[in-house]
Amino acid sequence: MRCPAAAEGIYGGRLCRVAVVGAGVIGLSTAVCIAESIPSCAVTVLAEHFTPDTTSDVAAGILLPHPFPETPLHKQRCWFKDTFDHLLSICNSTDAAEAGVFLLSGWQVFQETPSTKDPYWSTVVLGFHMMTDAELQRFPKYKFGQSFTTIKCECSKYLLWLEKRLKNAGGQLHTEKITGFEQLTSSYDIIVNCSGLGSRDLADDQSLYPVRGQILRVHAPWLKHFIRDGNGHTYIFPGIHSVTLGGTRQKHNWEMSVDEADSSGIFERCCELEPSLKKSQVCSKLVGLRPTRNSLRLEREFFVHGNRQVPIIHNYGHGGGGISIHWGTALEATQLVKESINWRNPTSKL
Ligand SMILES: Cc1cc2nc3c(=O)[nH]c(=O)nc-3n(C[C@H](O)[C@H](O)[C@H](O)COP(=O)(O)OP(=O)(O)OC[C@H]3O[C@@H](n4cnc5c(N)ncnc54)[C@H](O)[C@@H]3O)c2cc1C
Ligand SMILES: O=C(O)CCC(=O)C(=O)O
Repeated sequence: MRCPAAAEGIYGGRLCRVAVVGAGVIGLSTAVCIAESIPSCAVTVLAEHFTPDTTSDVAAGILLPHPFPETPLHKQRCWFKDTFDHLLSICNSTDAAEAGVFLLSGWQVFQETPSTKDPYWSTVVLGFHMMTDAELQRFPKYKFGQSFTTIKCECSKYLLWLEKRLKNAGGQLHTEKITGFEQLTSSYDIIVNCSGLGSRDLADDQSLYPVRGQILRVHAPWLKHFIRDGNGHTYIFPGIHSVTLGGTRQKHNWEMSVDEADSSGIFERCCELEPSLKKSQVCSKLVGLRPTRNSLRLEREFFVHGNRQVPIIHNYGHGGGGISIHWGTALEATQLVKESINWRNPTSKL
């Protein structure tokens, strides 16, 4: 419930109306972060699709950072650590099962020893160590490996849980396709754009492109450890109801239908890594388009419409690593919302 003091508002004597466009992991986490930390904001999420129909629902949901070549490593580490610590606190709470968040241990193996054996995220995950010869024995084609415990965040549950958390904080959800930001300027004071690949049209961002990913979900309840080839093309991630097998990374490919050649390739490569998978049953095959840029876009601009100047906070372009850094980027977007409120009303001191 919104606290009574919030009803007075700070935005010209009323609540600050915030529209969040997008209901994937980025939109919902950003909406929750704003609604919970700025009680004077009335937050509405507007999206064309909600769970289970977003890219986030297709994700394996493993916390493992993906590279953003144009973003300093200390920033990427900070987003990852904020997200890891946030989800770890959910893992340690009574909400873990409903939120679909749990610890998962396993191995990342490499056919050639990588130049960086000790990546920047090694001190964020738990129990990171180079694999011993005994651990590597079950992967005869691989020379080097890393063993660690990370977190799996299953979006089919997590997004529903975030929606519930948002409603508890007074937020609202609306199904609507936004065709231009001008649609929102008369009803909202601040816009937060978390529309993923939709920003190619909505924010006219031609530097954003799809990287097509296909996965299989199989029934193999005996598997309890993840295995990932360090080249990123083959992975096995056990989950609550199924094991996710991946994957493909096809740049600029917009095809949303399942490709059977991709399915066979994924299955064969995963069976090579984990032969027991030959006895598993495929439950589903899914495709998602990763919203990819050289660096994700997390910044404020002002949208001028008529005599109104409305701050837009962009938070999109998380590529193949959105689940891994979503809470870190939500915190940063929320800080930009606070700065926008202070800009409009310098006495608010948020
Ligand atoms: C196969 C695969 C596996 C993956 N595995 C992992 C993983 O293990 N770990 C990890 O960290 N990441 C993983 N990812 C990446 C992750 O899925 C993405 O980074 C993340 O889902 C991006 O979230 P998002 O909220 O930006 O986008 P989305 O989930 O696509 O959400 C975008 C939202 O915006 C809405 N929208 C778009 N345009 C408009 C519009 N004009 N009007 C209204 N609404 C609009 C959509 O309807 C949707 O609600 C994987 C991706 C794929 C494809
Ligand atoms: O790459 C991984 O290990 C997990 C899956 C993923 O993030 C992806 O396919 O984009």
